[in-house]
Amino acid sequence: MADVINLTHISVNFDGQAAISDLSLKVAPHEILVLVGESGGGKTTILRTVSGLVQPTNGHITVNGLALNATNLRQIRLNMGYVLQQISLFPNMTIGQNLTLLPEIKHQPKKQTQQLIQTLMAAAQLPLAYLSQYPSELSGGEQQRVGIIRAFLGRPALILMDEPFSALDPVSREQLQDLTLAIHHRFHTTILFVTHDMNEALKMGQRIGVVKDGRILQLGTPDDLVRRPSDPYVQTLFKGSEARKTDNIYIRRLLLADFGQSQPYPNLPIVTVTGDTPLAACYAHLAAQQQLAITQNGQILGYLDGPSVWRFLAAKAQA
Ligand SMILES: Nc1ncnc2c1ncn2[C@@H]1O[C@H](COP(=O)(O)OP(=O)(O)OP(=O)(O)O)[C@@H](O)[C@H]1O
Repeated sequence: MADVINLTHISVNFDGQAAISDLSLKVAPHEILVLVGESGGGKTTILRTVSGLVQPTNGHITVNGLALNATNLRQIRLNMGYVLQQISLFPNMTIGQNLTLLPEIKHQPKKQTQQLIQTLMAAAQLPLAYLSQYPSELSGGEQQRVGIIRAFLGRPALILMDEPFSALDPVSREQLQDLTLAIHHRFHTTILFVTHDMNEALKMGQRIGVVKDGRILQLGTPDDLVRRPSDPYVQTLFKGSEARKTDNIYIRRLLLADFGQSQPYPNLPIVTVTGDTPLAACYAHLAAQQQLAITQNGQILGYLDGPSVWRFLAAKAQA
């Protein structure tokens, strides 16, 4: 299948200063690719270039196989969802009107849209009574949930998310991350996600690109970045060398440190391993999007998925 985003040798200058320098990046169908890095590195500019808001000085962009240019821009944008840090619901429309706007423009069948709204509102733990209320009547976290539902509801090929949860408290943030992953699991919509938070990157990204000074220093799986950093900056961000020392610890220690959970993760294939299996022996399963059921004397002690292990490695390295 063709790449959803293909940036080829993109450069962007602002007032003669390079914000993006000769950057190439491909985002494959169905994947969640996270761009992570410090402020000012160029993450938002990459996103704005993909959405056509910023014109590259050099280079070529295709989105869903179409060259990004003035002729194709409307068609490309109709097939793109956005979730930004600042909540962007229309204040003078009800939640229901906000949600149905794009599906109506795209002539999606009404009945199907209503069914999807009900399913997604339930997944987001939002009462259906909210559909007739206005955004100002909901909390910030609730409005952002609606923003996520709205982005998926138009069934776009691509969703751009720019620091979508940065303004929220840690609990809401975690809930919205889980909601996004759950809806992604259902629709497999390609997502390009920007954050400056390493833990968020490790949780959300199937691949992660580390952005600094307008370049991608390393692009790889969470496992690659934590355990095989190719650059000192990446190593500092993810403290990979420290993490390597933890490879031999027994997997059940992660459960004792509360990184797993007592119930299986929904929709991930389960591989059973004993509690005294070294962490290093589990990476291949986790990288293949399997979850581990940890057993001792034939009893299941708990479950671990890839993101919980990457979080453990990052936390251990920073301790
Ligand atoms: N419209 C603009 N005009 C001039 N300079 C800009 C503009 N947009 C971005 N820049 C500059 O480009 C560089 C990259 O900015 P960008 O916002 O893409 O970084 P970022 O990694 O997303 O940072 P943050 O996490 O703070 O949003 C910065 O030096 C910024 O000042």
